[in-house]
Amino acid sequence: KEKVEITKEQQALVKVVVEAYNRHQIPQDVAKKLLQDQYSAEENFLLLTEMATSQVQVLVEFTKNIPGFLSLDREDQIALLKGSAVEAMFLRSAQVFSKKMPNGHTEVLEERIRKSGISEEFMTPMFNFYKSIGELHMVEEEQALLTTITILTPDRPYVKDQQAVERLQETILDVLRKMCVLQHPQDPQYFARLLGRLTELRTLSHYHAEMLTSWRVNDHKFTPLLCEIWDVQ
Ligand SMILES: Cc1cc(OCc2c(-c3c(Cl)cncc3Cl)noc2C(C)C)ccc1-c1ccc2c(C(=O)O)cn(C)c2c1
Repeated sequence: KEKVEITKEQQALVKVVVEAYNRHQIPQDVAKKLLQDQYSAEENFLLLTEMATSQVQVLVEFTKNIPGFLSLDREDQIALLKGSAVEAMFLRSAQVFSKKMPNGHTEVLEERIRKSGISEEFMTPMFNFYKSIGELHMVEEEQALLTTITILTPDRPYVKDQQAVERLQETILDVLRKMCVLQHPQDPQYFARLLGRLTELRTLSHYHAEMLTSWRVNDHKFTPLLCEIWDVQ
């Protein structure tokens, strides 16, 4: 049985990533709006759009703190952000659901998502994903590292130097694998299950492209930042 241990530099790497992950959060006044405004489909869509926009800003700031990210080719940095934004946001919103936000927020958020013009066919996979993330009971290190691994996916569209991204991603995968072995000794499959969620995320991001189209068909407007990151209108 090989002795698994996390090296000093791996510990430093995790510390940087987790601190950045916790530092960059949706501002409370945006999150609190969930409870205030009324419940029309339009109002829900506007609120969710505001949260998504705020979440993208949070994501961009977080990504800058990923060790090595800013040394990547500039255009590759943009390609990674555009290619991973939806998946990172599904991961974040799933974690928000599973960490049970302050009393009642989760139900309110679910209610608003269910009544925001998203068709039923996307609702089921989305809430199944939320449930499957919740069942993992990830600690914050695992959440932060899994989000980082999603962002550092080498085969996003238009990434030129995939090897450089792969090297960064492997560094994070290695320390996450060790942490899973140390954190969940009774469940040797835990690391594999975490990575399995990333496959589910890719399916969700395909559904998301269709969600965007159906919103646009119904003349829903997005913010300039979302249009840019999601290549819409
Ligand atoms: C919960 C949600 C939804 C969201 O996007 C909302 C959307 C989505 C969509 C959908 Cl519904 C579900 N998952 C991912 C996508 Cl990206 N697709 O389009 C839209 C908008 C443009 C209508 C963006 C962000 C949050 C979010 C994230 C973090 C927190 C948070 C914390 O960190 O403490 C507290 N609160 C209240 C949060 C809310």
